[in-house]
Amino acid sequence: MSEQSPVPSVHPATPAMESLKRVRTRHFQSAKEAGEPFTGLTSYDMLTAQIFDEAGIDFLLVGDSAGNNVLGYDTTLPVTVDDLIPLTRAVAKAVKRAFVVADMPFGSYETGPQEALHTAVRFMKETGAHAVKLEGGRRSAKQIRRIVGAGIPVMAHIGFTPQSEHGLGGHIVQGRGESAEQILADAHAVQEAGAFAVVMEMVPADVAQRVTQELRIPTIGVGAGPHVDGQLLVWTDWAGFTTGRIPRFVKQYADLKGALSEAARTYKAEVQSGVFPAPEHSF
Ligand SMILES: Nc1nc(=O)c2c([nH]1)NC[C@@H]1CN(c3ccc(C(=O)N[C@@H](CCC(=O)O)C(=O)O)cc3)CN21
Ligand SMILES: CC(C)C(=O)C(=O)O
Ligand SMILES: [Mg+2]
Repeated sequence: MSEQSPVPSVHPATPAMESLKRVRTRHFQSAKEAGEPFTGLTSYDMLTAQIFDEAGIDFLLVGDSAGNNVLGYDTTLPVTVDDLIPLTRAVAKAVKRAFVVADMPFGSYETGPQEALHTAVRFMKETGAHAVKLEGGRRSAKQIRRIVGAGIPVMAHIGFTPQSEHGLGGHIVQGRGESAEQILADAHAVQEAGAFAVVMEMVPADVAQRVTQELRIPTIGVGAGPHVDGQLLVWTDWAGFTTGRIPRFVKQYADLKGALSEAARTYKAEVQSGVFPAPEHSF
């Protein structure tokens, strides 16, 4: 080989995080205070984690949305800690700079603080993640307090919480009208319990704005409009894999489903026609 292939450059994260080798919880706080929106994506494997890390995505969530996107389930409900540990380990191992959050699955924290801490410790011990996330506002405050008390950073998740989709009656926007006060109460509860950040999913933009103004900790929106401190999307939605009902809050930044489908069809056609493998692919 006469020329080396170019090494992809490591892009800086958002300016408040830029000079730092690794994103830490305090950097989310600095980004909020500096008014510099930060960015997160889900990731479930080493390949995407490396790409998103090098592109400067600030944090990667190894979501229980792996249930729908990797494991072949219809919901997140069947996902277990044992399902998520190897995926989280792969993501944590792959990043050089991004902050990695392990999502605690349904059934791994609801019975109380002791179960919650046990699960959080497993993720921290066995994966190399930097923080855990769990769903629920006021109802999860005791769990958050116990995990934070053990020195583990917690990202909270309020508004639409997919693990409760049957209880919530479907994928429905939370906090419309008078129920906005419920979102505010949940947001304050997780902040007081010690969460370092809070995800708000499918919440009206004006409610998310009010939460962002009232809280000291950074807010992260998934379908919560522009007036939050950071944004998060499920990577497979973002990359164009989702077919059928595409949530309104998703923007497809690529058509990887189309690209892979086309590549698979071309490969098959070339094998059938004898174009592949050519002499340069043969010994
Ligand atoms: N962040 C996130 N959470 C999810 O639960 C989720 C995803 N992403 N992406 C993939 C699937 C698909 N999901 C969804 C979620 C919402 C709608 C949806 O169409 N919602 C209505 C809101 C209805 C209302 O007005 O309350 C919409 O118009 O977006 C569709 C699929 C759930 N899943
Ligand atoms: C959508 C985000 C917030 C999530 O919890 C997941 O991907 O599992
Ligand atoms: Mg989740």
